[in-house]
Amino acid sequence: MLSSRIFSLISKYNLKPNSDLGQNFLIVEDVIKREVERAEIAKNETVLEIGPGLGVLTDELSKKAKKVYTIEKDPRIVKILKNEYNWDNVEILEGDALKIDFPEFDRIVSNLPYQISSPITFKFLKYNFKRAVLIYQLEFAERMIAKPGDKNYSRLSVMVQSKADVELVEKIGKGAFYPRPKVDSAVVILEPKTKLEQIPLNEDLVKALFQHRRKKASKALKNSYHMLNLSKEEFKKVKTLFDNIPHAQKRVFQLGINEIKEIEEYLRENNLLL
Ligand SMILES: C[S@@+](CC[C@H](N)C(=O)[O-])C[C@H]1O[C@@H](n2cnc3c(N)ncnc32)[C@H](O)[C@@H]1O
Repeated sequence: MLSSRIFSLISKYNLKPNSDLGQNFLIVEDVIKREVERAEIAKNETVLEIGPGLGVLTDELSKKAKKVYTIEKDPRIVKILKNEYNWDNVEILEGDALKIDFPEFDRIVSNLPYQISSPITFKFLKYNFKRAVLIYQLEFAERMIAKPGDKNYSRLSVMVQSKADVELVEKIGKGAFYPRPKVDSAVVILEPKTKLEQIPLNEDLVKALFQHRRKKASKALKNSYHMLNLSKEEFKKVKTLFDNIPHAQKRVFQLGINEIKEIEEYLRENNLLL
């Protein structure tokens, strides 16, 4: 059984899981199998994994892919993996996944360390790949997939969905991990949109709007003019222009991605945004 294998490795190496590194290991075989199946890995493809932990997901990936790159920050874990497995198509890269340049890959499959969910997701989206199957904290996954008007609709929803299609495909209870985390988790499939489908948004603008997500769009921007790099004097001169932005009367949490883009274009036309 998978759980007994994890427990025996932990005791063999006297490993104290480091919660600062999000070390909650998957102990349910079916969850791992489903995650790998959902990735739809072809025999000639390369897979990237962040945080192999005790190698159980990595092991399944190595059976499906031509090559697996797995990035692990904890040197204790790297040592255990090198001792326990004899993979010939897995390359373990030791270091911080936020700092290492990724090699080329087709797919990403990972049970992510939750502390780095946001920056690692945006880092993924800078690369060209087909599909990612990722386990996140449930609350984070719900924010990623939220639609305009939803209570979880946020800057994260807008920024991710402007670049990728996202789907929450399975919720996972705390009992699927050891040590048991405090929060539930979820499996998310993320597929980058084509260049033509993507809607590149000005990040400062999205930040400025969502600083006041329940306010009307015009009011939200007036309140965060400094985030658009306007000085107080400049803002005073152009203040009334904000009353005429497209969708001025809508609340920020109701704005769709295209509507935000229209606001961005209006601000550019009026030299209020670079
Ligand atoms: C949630 S565990 C997943 C372990 C394993 N894949 C599993 O499913 O059981 C997260 C793993 O990511 C590693 N990790 C944490 N922060 C990291 C970072 N910045 N870069 C690379 N690995 C990291 C942890 O040491 C841990 O092994």
